Amino acid sequence: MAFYSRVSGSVGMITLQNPPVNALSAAVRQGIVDTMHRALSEPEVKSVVICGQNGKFCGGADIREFGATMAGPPLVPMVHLIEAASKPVVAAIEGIALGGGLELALSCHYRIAHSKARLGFPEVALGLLPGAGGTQRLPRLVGVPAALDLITTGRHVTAAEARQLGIVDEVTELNAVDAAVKFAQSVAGKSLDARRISTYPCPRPPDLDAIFERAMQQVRRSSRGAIAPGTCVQAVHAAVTLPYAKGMERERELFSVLFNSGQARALQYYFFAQRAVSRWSTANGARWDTSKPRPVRKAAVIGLGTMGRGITVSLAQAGFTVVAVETQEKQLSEAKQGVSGMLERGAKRRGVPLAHDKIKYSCSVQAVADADLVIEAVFEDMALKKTVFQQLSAICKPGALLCTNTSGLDIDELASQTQSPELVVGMHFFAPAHVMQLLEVVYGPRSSPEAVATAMQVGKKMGKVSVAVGNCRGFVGNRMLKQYLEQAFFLLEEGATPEQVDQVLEEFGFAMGVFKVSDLSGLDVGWKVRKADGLVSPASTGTSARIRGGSRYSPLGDLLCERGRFGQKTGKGWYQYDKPGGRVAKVDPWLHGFLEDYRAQHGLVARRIDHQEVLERCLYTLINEGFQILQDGIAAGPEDIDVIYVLGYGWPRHRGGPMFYASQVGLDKVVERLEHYQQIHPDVPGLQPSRLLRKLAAINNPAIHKWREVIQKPRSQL
Ligand SMILES: CCCCCC/C=C/CC(=O)SCCNC(=O)CCNC(=O)[C@H](O)C(C)(C)COP(=O)(O)OP(=O)(O)OC[C@H]1O[C@@H](n2cnc3c(N)ncnc32)[C@H](O)[C@@H]1OP(=O)(O)O
Repeated sequence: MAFYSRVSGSVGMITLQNPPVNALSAAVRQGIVDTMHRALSEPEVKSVVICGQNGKFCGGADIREFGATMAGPPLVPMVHLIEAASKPVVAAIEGIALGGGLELALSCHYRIAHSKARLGFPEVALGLLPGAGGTQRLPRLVGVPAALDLITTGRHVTAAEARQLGIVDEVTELNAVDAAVKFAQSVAGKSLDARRISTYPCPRPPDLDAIFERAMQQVRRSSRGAIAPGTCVQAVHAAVTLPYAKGMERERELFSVLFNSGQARALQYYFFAQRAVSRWSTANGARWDTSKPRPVRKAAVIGLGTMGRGITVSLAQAGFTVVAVETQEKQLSEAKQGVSGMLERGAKRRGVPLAHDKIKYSCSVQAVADADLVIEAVFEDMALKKTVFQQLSAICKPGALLCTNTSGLDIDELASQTQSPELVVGMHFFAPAHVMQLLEVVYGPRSSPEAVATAMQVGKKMGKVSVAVGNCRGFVGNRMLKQYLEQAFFLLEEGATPEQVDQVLEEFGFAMGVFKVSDLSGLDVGWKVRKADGLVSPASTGTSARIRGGSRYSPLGDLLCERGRFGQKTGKGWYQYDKPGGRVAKVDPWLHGFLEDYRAQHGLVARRIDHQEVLERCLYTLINEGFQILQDGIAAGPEDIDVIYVLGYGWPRHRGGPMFYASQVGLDKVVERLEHYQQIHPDVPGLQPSRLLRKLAAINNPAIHKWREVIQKPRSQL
């Protein structure tokens, strides 16, 4: 709702009240319309201030209402009512003015912002455009290039930048509402002719066409199939080419296209999913709201390879005191240099303070003795990690949390090396660890709720989105990835090429196809894991070369590794590069010949594989494993999986994540296609639809937010 009061006799004050961010729900919009009419009708009131309760102006349209039938007064007539008012209206912007909140502010005649406020049009991240005149007013106020930048990127600006751009009239360090009241008194009775932004002509820079062309190219490059950024450009174009009223019509048309697109639904689902994962729960009943994190001031990192360095940087930048340990002098000194460079680049790029003094380096594991939390990031080798955990258990102070950055090894086996297995959890960071936002917090059967809560909180302080997952081979992300990779290998055996598979996946929206990613991360990484699992056998011919444990196996990756083709680092992998460390993947005729020889050797006849088969086999097996993970209680809900895939594996955000995507395709269709491929490939267990997937498909494909009700029933019912 919106609350009306009178201040200093002549100022009508409208306060938005809808915690936590004063979103423009139907009740708030109704409140604004009613109180505006009241303020305009009271003769004693000479000017009006609009502000938000609890130091937040407004977080925009209420996203939760988007799925429901529209009720209450629409936003557009509401902002027109404010702009057309005969008394000056001043927006007092504290905290945030985002989306519809900024549109509300732009309809006011003046804007006063607190210095800490942030303003922006983040609609593009929800698959939308500013649909209450934002695309028509902002270019009129700040010019086309700045409007295109803000609307197509969705970035928030500080009050200072907003002042510079001309979005706000004044910035105050003091109370913005008090300042707005004073300001409102000072402008009472003044003409408003020059204050209604919709009446401004839209500036037309001479290189207008080039500006729009560049903006379109930019969004095409970065949007990977998302339609909102390009549509935002079209809407701003209308502000320049059409009179205001016609521009508003065009904005409405374009908004409606986006609003009704599957992409907007996916992005809005993802918005809430990213917030839902912080309300974690574990299979044995621990929960975010009943588990208290331990205080962590001093953290330690053991092993300063690529991952350890990234984790050290991320911890230091988050304000933790860090002890960084690497046992060899030479490696320690290289790591020190590497970390310093990363900190300097971070400070330059993001304007964060240099954090060198937060880090102490040591060659001795003893140096971690007084840390509150230790993250082991040594080589991915169970025997080595076990030794480290035995040492840590002996050295660390009582109560210290012992974490491993393993990407898939058994947390419980490591916990069993310590005297306090309840204090052991996985903190699986993604490379580069100081950049990637995702953290899988892996709890074992003995991890205490307190340990999980502590790791989740440390991750949050590091700026990560932390997702709690159970302990199993590969956890959530890598366990699902295994199925996806396996299908990609099988497709090569059957006649596809790496570039064909990658193209299909990139057209779907992945930043990089599976083979390019494999070249980037190094083929040797998976090879080592497969060797440790006893999968890499010397048999190179005959059917047995392609069967392990009774199931189909492709040794293609192993064969490339045996030839020293580890990907980008060696200049050759699934593609070729101009030099070791080269980044630009080029089709490799050698690889095509190699695949032909391989097929001939194994009696495989290449066939034409179409786009649909590549997509379905790669994605549906990955999704199927996701259902198996839900069924096993490794992830608490589909949101956890979707956030992991978007933030850690380049799944296109505008498709919501693999589980959301499956819900949109239709679970019955996913089951039907898996069964189809399973008939053709009965030796591939990943194509067998999971029980949970079948069950959800059979009960009529319930909406994704209803899945938890089915999952949470006792497992015997699945
Ligand atoms: C048919 C309709 C026609 C409409 C035409 C006009 C169209 C206008 C389009 C819009 O205005 S779309 C909305 C634009 N606004 C945003 O995208 C803002 C989204 N919110 C944020 O970015 C952040 O939440 C924040 C406001 C910066 C605050 O961040 P903070 O980290 O402090 O808190 P959170 O955990 O993110 O949020 C707290 C809580 O609030 C919920 N919430 C936030 N914004 C909205 C919103 N706009 N509508 C509904 N709910 C919102 C958020 O979901 C959290 O609650 P939860 O229970 O934890 O999920």
